[in-house]
Amino acid sequence: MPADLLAGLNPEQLRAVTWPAKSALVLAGAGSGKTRVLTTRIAWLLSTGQASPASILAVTFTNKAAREMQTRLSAMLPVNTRQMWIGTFHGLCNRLLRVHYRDAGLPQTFQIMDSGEQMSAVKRLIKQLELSDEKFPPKNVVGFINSNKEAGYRADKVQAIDPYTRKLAEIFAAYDAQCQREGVVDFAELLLRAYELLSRNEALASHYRERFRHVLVDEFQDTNRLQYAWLKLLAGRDNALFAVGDDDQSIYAFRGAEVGNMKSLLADYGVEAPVRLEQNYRSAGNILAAANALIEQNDGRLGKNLWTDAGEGEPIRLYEAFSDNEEAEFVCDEVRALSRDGWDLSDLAVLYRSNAQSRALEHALVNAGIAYRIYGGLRFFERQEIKHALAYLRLVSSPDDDNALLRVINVPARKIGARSVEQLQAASREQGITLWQAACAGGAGRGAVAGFVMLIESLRAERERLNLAEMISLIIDRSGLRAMYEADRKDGEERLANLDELVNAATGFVADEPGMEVVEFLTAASLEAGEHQAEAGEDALQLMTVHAAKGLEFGGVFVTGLEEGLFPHENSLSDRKGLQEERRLMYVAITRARRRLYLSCAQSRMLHGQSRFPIRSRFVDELPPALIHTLSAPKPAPAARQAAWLNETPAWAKAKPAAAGGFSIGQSVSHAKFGLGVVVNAEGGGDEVRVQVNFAEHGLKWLDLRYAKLSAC
Ligand SMILES: Nc1ncnc2c1ncn2[C@@H]1O[C@H](COP(=O)(O)OP(=O)(O)OP(=O)(O)O)[C@@H](O)[C@H]1O
Ligand SMILES: [Mg+2]
Repeated sequence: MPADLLAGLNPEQLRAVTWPAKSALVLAGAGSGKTRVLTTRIAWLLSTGQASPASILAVTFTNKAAREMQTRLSAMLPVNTRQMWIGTFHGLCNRLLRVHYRDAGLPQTFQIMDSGEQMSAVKRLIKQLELSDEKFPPKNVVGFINSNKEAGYRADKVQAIDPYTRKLAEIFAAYDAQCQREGVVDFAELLLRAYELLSRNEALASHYRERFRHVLVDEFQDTNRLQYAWLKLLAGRDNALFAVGDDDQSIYAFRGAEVGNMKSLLADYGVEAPVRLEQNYRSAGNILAAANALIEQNDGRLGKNLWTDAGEGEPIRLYEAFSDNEEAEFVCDEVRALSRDGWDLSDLAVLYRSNAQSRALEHALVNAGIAYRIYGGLRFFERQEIKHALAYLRLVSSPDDDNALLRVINVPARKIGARSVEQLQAASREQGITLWQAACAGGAGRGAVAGFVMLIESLRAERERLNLAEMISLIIDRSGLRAMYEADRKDGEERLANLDELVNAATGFVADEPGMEVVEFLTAASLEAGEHQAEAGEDALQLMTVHAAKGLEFGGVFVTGLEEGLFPHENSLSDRKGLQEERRLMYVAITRARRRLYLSCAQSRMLHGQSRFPIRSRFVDELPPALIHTLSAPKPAPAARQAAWLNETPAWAKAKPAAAGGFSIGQSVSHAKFGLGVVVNAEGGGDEVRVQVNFAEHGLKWLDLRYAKLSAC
């Protein structure tokens, strides 16, 4: 065994790594080395000869984490990582279904739909069923289907007591039939199919149980019911299920994740007590103290105690900006200063609660000339031009894929109008055939459609002769995509560059199974597209949502937009459980930082086309003030405007001198934190009233009366 494999582990980590070949739960806070323990345990099992590579199945949170684990393992030991099954739940289920596609009732070339494609499939279905999309909003239908699948229910098992739910269950059944006909599976289906495959087929299940003696799971707190059931099928009674997780970082309850799985694991596998790791190796003392103080406000925790011997480090920096743009400029200024001090941009991350927040940040970064990468926005495989090219590739592989056909039947424009498509859809509905079959059956009558059929057939005819990269290249040329983008002066150039990049990606692609290049490439693309986590790349500032930052660490972290209604998110404000999940999200955000942590908020923000005047997030106020250094007071409004506001009665108030939420312009008020002031302006109505108060000590502030504790005096 390589001597240094276990060197440097603390006694608890050592205990977890060298745990006997039975089930265990490692329950520990952020940065305590859970992921490291999991990887080291695999290395230890292999190097001591207790396990062969083929007997290891490890579930990671992202494909990237899986690749990292494989790289680390190969660095630790000379081992063939291909024999191990390391991947995400989706990736592993896909692998299983590819091998046993027949038993799973799928075509060999089944394709995976990402969430955008699933949404269009549902929209199409609702239209086809002639239902109103107001009564059955596609988003809700998708939610209904996915949450049922994630709980392990098919349409016939849905508990439908009321007529509306019964109708939803009917749509669900029709959706599944449509997917089956077209040979496509959505993300939730991957899991459910793989689960059903093993639960129905005892011989197969026992084959895998014989094989995977060690099942290891990272981020176990975010597994849902179905995932845990799948793990249980694989691990059976006798194998070792080794799970690591942190209940305080459970941030996917909204998607059905169940922290309760941790307790179930203890009971189901007779694990006496979890192994606890208490030393944090990631963050400086102040950062850890802030994280601990914050998460203590949640109840129902499994409880843990994290400490570090790293020393206090720097104070946490807090900046309250006047506006979102000014917040973004602040981030740019700091990043520039840090970069001058020798920090790598890639060691800095800017986190936010919602994707929409990146707009102001991006704008400022572009102006400042700071290189950045953004995640959670459109990733490579989600870009329009890539989707178009891949849709053609799908049709080459399986022409019955209706989604793919609809995407490109008239892209580039080839005079196939909505009417022709509707005719195809009607034929498909009436005869129970796919659109492709309908298009082929149409014969010479439909010139443009026949042309499209010939195009796809001509591409299919080249399958044997061309390799994957050549095929994609041919598609781009022959389909007319290249010509279309060459004519596009606006962003054609960038799109063509992306298409070339797609050919490059295909050139380096090696399939597991000969002859399956196209299918495996498409699968890899779908799985990557469904994931929203950062990739290592050039030296660039990392921008991402807090969800996407899970499991990662950076030297310096900016947590932005710390405002009530944004973080915590407005959907969670009135819901205790939701608020606690938001707090865990904040805990995840804080604990990504090693050395430096910035918190920021803005007094006004444009979001979804509306100006908002939020107040500071309660999460900032839940941190011990002694740990925080406030960088500067918010910039007051320009003097002239301020004077005008104070001296003139605003038009709004003149026209409508009535009270706003119980307050009137000119009234003296007091606020718990800001002290005494005078109401100078108001806007909104109903429950959403905001007033602007000129505070004696803190200057002008907009307060939302739903949250601000303001009293008359
Ligand atoms: N014994 C140790 N000695 C030195 N560094 C360690 C030790 N254990 C872990 N680390 C380092 O601490 C950091 C955090 O480890 P790791 O990412 O495994 O924690 P984690 O518990 O998985 O965190 P998270 O909950 O955020 O996923 C990593 O940089 C890791 O290399
Ligand atoms: Mg981890």
